Amino acid sequence: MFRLVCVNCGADYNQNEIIYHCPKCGHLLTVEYDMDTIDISRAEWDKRPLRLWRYKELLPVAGEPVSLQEGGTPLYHLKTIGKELGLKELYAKHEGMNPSGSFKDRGMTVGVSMAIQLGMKTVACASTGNTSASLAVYAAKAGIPAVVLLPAGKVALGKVAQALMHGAKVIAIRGNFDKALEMVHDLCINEGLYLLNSVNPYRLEGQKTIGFEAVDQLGGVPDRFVLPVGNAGNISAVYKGLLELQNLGFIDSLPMMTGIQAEGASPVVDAIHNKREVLVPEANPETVATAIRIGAPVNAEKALRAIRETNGTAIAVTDEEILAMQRSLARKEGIGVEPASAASVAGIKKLAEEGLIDKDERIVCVVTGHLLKDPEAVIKQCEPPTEIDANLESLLSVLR
Ligand SMILES: Cc1ncc(COP(=O)(O)O)c(C=O)c1O
Ligand SMILES: N[C@@H](CCOP(=O)(O)O)C(=O)O
Repeated sequence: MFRLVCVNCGADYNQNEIIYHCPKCGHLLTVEYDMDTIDISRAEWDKRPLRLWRYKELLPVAGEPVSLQEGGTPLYHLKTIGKELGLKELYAKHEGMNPSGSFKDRGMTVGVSMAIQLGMKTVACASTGNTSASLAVYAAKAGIPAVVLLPAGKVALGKVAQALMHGAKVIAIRGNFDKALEMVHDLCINEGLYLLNSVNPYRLEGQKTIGFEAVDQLGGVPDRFVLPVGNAGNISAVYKGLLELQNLGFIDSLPMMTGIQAEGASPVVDAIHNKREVLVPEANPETVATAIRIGAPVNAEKALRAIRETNGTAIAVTDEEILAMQRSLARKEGIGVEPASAASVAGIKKLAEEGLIDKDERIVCVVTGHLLKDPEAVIKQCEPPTEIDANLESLLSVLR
């Protein structure tokens, strides 16, 4: 049993209401379960395959979900990078290994399943790329139309390709992501489409399972959980999930939630460092990590709470630091991620080098999307292939 509850005034609403904000005060909603009715043990979960739907008792979907086997992503020990930084227990949870190549699939398997359960006919989102790719995939699986709004010219090629190929109606607006989100929100409210950005409380329910899996894979709670922050839904979701595990008595501590933003789009970092209650939006966000090129994160209230309540922190990294870490992950660990994803590990590098974290901490960095999402960012950083005549002599001459 669960209800929708306002994170600000605590007003509660029936689970079947199609609302994204509290009608009384306008703040975001969250899904609150009656923990006394949750009938599950850790031993029972452990018997099931490591996949998102292993945790179905803490998810809102009643029937058969719209699923492509999301979750169960690898948790890699970053031995080489960890050694360089003096961190023995540095891990990366590779969310790029989900069906569409990003963590958004966790949100969409739940969000699109809820759309069907609630009788919605069309789903929609604004996106810096991954949300649209994932929505297109899950809408295709469900057999319903999807409408996606993108900031024109600012979305990585692989993501646009996915949204187009999976059959979404793709619209590029002359404006940034924040404007696109405002527009799609109005569209959904006025025309009855189902909004599947992270203002949708059900979508975030799926994303909280990143934390569940990491705890299960490590056999305990990490000291620190590090995530790249854009619209700030993911860090909020992971924190919410871990709180639920604590309420159930499955874990007895919480990790320090740590958010990493790009310097050109870092309003959450600004709010943490300047102890602001309300975030000051960045009017013209800019970064090579287009996935987190967001100036007005809609989940800021939830994210600030997650960071503050766990004694976590937030830090900004430069585009150069992001790209350097993307290369390090690829070349020293064999892990291919898109630029925004490398931000989490680049942030930990900075915190370690500046002496701001304890080197004995057990740290999980979420790397959020696959390398192939943004081929242009890769090609720009690498030497082109060496072209030679098709004979052994030419081959040997370039290898010598
Ligand atoms: C690859 C990638 N990493 C990180 C993020 C940031 O996640 P959130 O918006 O939940 O903060 C996004 C999307 O926003 C993304 O697509
Ligand atoms: N990076 C996101 C931005 C939208 O965030 P959302 O979590 O609100 O959908 C994307 O991939 O579009």
